[in-house]
Amino acid sequence: MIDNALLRGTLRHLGKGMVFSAVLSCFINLLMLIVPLYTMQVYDRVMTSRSTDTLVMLAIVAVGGLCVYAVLDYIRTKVFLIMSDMIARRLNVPTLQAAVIDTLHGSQRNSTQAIRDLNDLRSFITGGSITVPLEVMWVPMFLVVLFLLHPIYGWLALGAAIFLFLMSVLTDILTRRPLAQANEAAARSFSDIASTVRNAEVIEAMGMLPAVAKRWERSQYHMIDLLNRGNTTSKALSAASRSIRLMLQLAMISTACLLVINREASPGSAMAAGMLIGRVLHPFELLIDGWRQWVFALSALNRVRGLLNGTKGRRESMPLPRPEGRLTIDRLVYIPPGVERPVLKGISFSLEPGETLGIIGPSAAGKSTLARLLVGIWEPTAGGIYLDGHSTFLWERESFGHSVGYLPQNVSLLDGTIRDNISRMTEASPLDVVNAAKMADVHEMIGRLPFGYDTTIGDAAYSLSGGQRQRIGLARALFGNPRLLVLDEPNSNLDSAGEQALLHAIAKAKAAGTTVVLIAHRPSVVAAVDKLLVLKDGMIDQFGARADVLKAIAAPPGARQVATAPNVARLVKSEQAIVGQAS
Ligand SMILES: Nc1ncnc2c1ncn2[C@@H]1O[C@H](COP(=O)(O)OP(=O)(O)OP(=O)(O)O)[C@@H](O)[C@H]1O
Repeated sequence: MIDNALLRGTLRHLGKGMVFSAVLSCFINLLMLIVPLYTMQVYDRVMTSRSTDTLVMLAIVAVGGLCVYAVLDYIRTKVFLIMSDMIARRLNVPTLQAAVIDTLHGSQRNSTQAIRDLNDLRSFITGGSITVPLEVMWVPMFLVVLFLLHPIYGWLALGAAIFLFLMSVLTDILTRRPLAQANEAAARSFSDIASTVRNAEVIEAMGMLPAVAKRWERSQYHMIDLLNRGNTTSKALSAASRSIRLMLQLAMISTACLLVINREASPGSAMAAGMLIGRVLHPFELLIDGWRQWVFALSALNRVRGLLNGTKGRRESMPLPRPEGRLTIDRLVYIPPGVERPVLKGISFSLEPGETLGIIGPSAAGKSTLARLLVGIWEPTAGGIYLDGHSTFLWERESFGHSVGYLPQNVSLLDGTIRDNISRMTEASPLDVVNAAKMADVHEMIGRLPFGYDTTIGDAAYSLSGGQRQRIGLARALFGNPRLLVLDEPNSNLDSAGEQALLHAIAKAKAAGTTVVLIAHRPSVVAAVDKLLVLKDGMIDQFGARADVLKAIAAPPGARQVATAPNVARLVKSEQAIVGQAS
């Protein structure tokens, strides 16, 4: 599990922060007694004794206490800022990594939502609602003071507090479900927008916008409906509780007045009681208002936790030295998660450093799946892929990336400049970037772009053609002279000049000792390879020297025999046995 310990550690620190804030809140609430007690002393003591010295002394003590109050309140705010900062520092990168891995594993979960959830959590911690339970916790202290002033004050305040607490419980029961559902619906709605924007061209070209907008509008209405249902209930109960609180305060003042008339309490204590009941009831009023934020924050935390706990990121942490490029595929089986039928059914072959292999085969034969497994994106279900004897899946990613180049079928360049993309978003030396560009034969093409290597590419920036993107992707794959180069249909968008450049690049990589695996539909580029592998329905149909395989393919089915290939029939038999074991 990815960073499970890190998440646990962060939650532990947040818990400690909450405990520290609770202790601070205790002193802050104690200091809040200053004003009511000061008022009581002024009315009952200073006014009767007419002593200005006592008044000055009381004022000095009260002002001193209020200064301490300000300092403690500031420290508590600072603790919340530190907690919010800790979430960003400790969880942002692991959450992004988990979101990427989760997406690689084809999860249905909306991974990017977790990043937004982290920001929401940070806003919650620095907002006011987080302190509400801490305020509620110290309410008994004010109740004790009220009981000491007069038991009737105490009982009245206790009854009022219980009544408002029950109202907040009722609010929770009535709003938790619709608000949580609204939150989930809002997350889905954001993901719909992201997908719509990503596919803007297709939507516009085929006039899909009204239909897409209608679908989105429906989900939006559903979300607003749920939100309104939760909010209406919570706002109605909140308004009711506010006016009930004011009525209870009036009841307290009237009771105090009666006690003063009957000489059972002093006027000063009556004033203090009026203030203290406000302190007792105020947190409960906030509790109703803050419930929504708590519900949202907890569901955001649960989503982040679900993503971090549910994402497998099993890799080694020790960087490995640069390999020579010896590639061994040993009885490789791959069954995608949640699927029963294997896509690759026991593939075995090996390549020596500097050898070039072309993989051909019909659509859905498993070529791209094999490419992804070769570069360690997915984990083999059984068997393994080894580069210089070490599993490409387990290999620590950064050191693996330094030795491997990969050009996927969908090139996917990142937002940034051409230089950023070729250098794989590192601060690489210009010489290395230019070398990779020259090797891919794109140096001159880049020179003709508006800002050369500084041209920004990405969604809102300079739009490259499909062929240009593919060739920049090739330069990125060639950056750093990789020991293993995996190219998945690198010529799908290339014209004949582009294909020639690709053949030169492969020849240069081979001359530099790079092991090259090239997946192709068009036979033109496999002319550059030493060996050919024909993949059919997830199994090796032919493997051997290029000329032999091409001859075997051309021969009638019954006469097929590749001299240099392993005995295919025996291999397929053993592969099928492995598939049986794996499934
Ligand atoms: N994550 C996955 N979950 C389920 N099925 C998958 C997954 N990945 C691949 N497949 C299935 O595996 C088969 C092989 O897919 P793959 O993309 O490897 O084929 P291919 O040989 O590269 O095809 P093409 O030449 O059309 O690109 C397909 O039937 C595909 O649906």
